[in-house]
Amino acid sequence: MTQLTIAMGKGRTADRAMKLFEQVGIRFSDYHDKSRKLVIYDDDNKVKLIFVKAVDVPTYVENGAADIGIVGKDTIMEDPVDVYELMDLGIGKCIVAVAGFPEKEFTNGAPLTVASKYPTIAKDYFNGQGIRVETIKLNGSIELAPLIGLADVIVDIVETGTTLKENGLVVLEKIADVSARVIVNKASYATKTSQIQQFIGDLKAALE
Ligand SMILES: Nc1ncnc2c1ncn2[C@@H]1O[C@H](COP(=O)(O)OP(=O)(O)OP(=O)(O)O)[C@@H](O)[C@H]1O
Ligand SMILES: O=P(O)(O)OC[C@H]1O[C@H](OP(=O)(O)OP(=O)(O)O)[C@H](O)[C@@H]1O
Repeated sequence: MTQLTIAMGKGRTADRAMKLFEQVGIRFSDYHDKSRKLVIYDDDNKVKLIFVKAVDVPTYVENGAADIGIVGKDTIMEDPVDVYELMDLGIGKCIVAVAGFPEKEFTNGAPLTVASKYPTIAKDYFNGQGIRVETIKLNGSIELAPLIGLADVIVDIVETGTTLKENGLVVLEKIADVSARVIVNKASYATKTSQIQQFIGDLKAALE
């Protein structure tokens, strides 16, 4: 029997994806959200699930260390890899947006300083509008940057909007809608076609 290896983030993605797996009859009795286990198998031993940092999911899939990855569109946009993107799971919904103080104007002469976990998305977006930017890569607490004068604006994920609101910031422009996607290694798709198609088909049916 051919086993599928699936990589996904161990944080927000995991709980939501686990519910979907359950709906299509893939059960991980070993799983509980406080577990520190990085590799688990489903009860029928058909799926090996590996928990990785969300930004690393595409790397595992592109290199064939995982056949399938579940990862946010934001991560794929920031660092595109050579894989098939086969499905939108509709979980982990949020937006990538430019945020800052309400009165911020983008069109003054000096380059705008943008702090972000997503410097490529930020640069592409502003350059596409003919606005010069300098990006500052941060790994968290992005909303702090405008508050302490490190950056004029930020480009970040907004889900409920609570973090922005509690820090006196607002969405200035939406860049993209985000949700979790199923990505597939190209060689795996050729060698494990029926299992992968069945997995995707079951998920699609469950979401209808
Ligand atoms: N409020 C949110 N903040 C961050 N990411 C969100 C939010 N809502 C949905 N997402 C999605 O979840 C993804 C992060 O997934 P997850 O939390 O599983 O990753 P992780 O590697 O465990 O997290 P971390 O990087 O915090 O350790 C993001 O890339 C994004 O697509
Ligand atoms: O709109 P909201 O519902 O408030 O969610 C958005 C916040 O969540 C994420 O941060 P995360 O919790 O991953 O923490 P981080 O600062 O370590 O990136 C994101 O970077 C925003 O700060």
